[in-house]
Amino acid sequence: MLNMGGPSTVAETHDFLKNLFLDGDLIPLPFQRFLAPWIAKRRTPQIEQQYTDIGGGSPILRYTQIQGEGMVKLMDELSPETAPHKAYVAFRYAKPLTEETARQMKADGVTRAVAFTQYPQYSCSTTGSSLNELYRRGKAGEFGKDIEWSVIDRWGTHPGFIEAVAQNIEAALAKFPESTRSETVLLFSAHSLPMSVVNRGDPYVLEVSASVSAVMDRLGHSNPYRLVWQSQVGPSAWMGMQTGEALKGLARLGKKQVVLIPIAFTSDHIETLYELDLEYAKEAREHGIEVHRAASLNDSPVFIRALADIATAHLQQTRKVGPTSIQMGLRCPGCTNATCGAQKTWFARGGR
Ligand SMILES: C=CC1=C(C)c2cc3[nH]c(cc4nc(cc5[nH]c(cc1n2)c(C)c5CCC(=O)O)C(CCC(=O)O)=C4C)c(C)c3C=C
Ligand code: FES
Ligand SMILES: [Fe+2]
Repeated sequence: MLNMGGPSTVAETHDFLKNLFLDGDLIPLPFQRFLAPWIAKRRTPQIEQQYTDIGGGSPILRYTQIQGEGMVKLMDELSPETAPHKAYVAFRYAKPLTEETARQMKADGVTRAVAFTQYPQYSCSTTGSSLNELYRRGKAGEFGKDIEWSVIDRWGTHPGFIEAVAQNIEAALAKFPESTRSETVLLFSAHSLPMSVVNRGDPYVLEVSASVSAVMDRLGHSNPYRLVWQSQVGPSAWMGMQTGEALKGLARLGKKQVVLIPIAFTSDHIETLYELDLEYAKEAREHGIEVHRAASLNDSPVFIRALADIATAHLQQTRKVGPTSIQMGLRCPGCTNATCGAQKTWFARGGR
């Protein structure tokens, strides 16, 4: 189960940020090895405060473990012929890091593994970065010599995922009076991307949009909606409109009720708990809007069932169509990162 991870305790914030700023697939910096620790150190106090404000750390490891354990238990029933199944977590920037998971899987003698991204929609800055890291360590033999790999690279329109999101939206909508419920604006919010990434042909914006469309179809287009983008960092141009600005704009247009929906991340993190709940919701209230946030998927049983369905279907499909999806084979038209190409070739051969 691949994801970025987060500091489980406030004290781990610095290492998390350092790993993040060292990732040239996410943030290419000149003199990265020197600049990354410096930026991380400078940014640590502010981000530490945010993790303190949301209860002393990121819950992502705890939720990923719950999701993984629930998933493999269901898979043992759904697919006894491939049992027993075991879930491992490999985070890109926090513990357990890919290298640690590799050691564990090697010690366990794993011979067949699925790299299952926990980002529903594909971006080279998220799933792509995790796959590049896995490729580097896999090629170096850190997982052991005889391991066969396949990849679940995206699942942003899977009906089980869509159902889980839709149910959480319905629960949030139910907090508004029935008489005005249909006037509530559904504001889908995803982590933004720098325009430099969008403009090299990254598929993320399209895939997040596809998730939103699928959710709205499932809801029978019961409400007006928009997709907006949050958490941009630094001075460069990022994908917009920004979530905070959108809330102010909706207030200006006289909207009174909004449901905020995190659509690109499956568990709570500072974006939902801090930005959406503490910053935006408070600001919106000051502008006369009542905001409720759709819960993150976290330990949703509907979502855990979806993960099991996705993984089970994948195990059956790989026998027919091979280790990777057709879509995964195509690099961004503007990609100049040689690792992306080598990584895709390596996984297409089952990690050999
Ligand atoms: C799936 C969503 C995400 C995409 C796409 C994404 C791209 C992206 N992010 C940065 C820079 C930073 N991101 C940071 C934190 C962070 N990012 C995501 C998700 C996506 N990022 C999450 C969920 C989090 C927070 C983790 C948490 O526990 O809440 C940070 C660190 C925080 C900060 O310093 O503000 C940075 C930096 C870039 C450059 C990028 C695309 C290229
Ligand atoms: S950046 Fe998208 S494939 Fe390399
Ligand atoms: Fe980010």
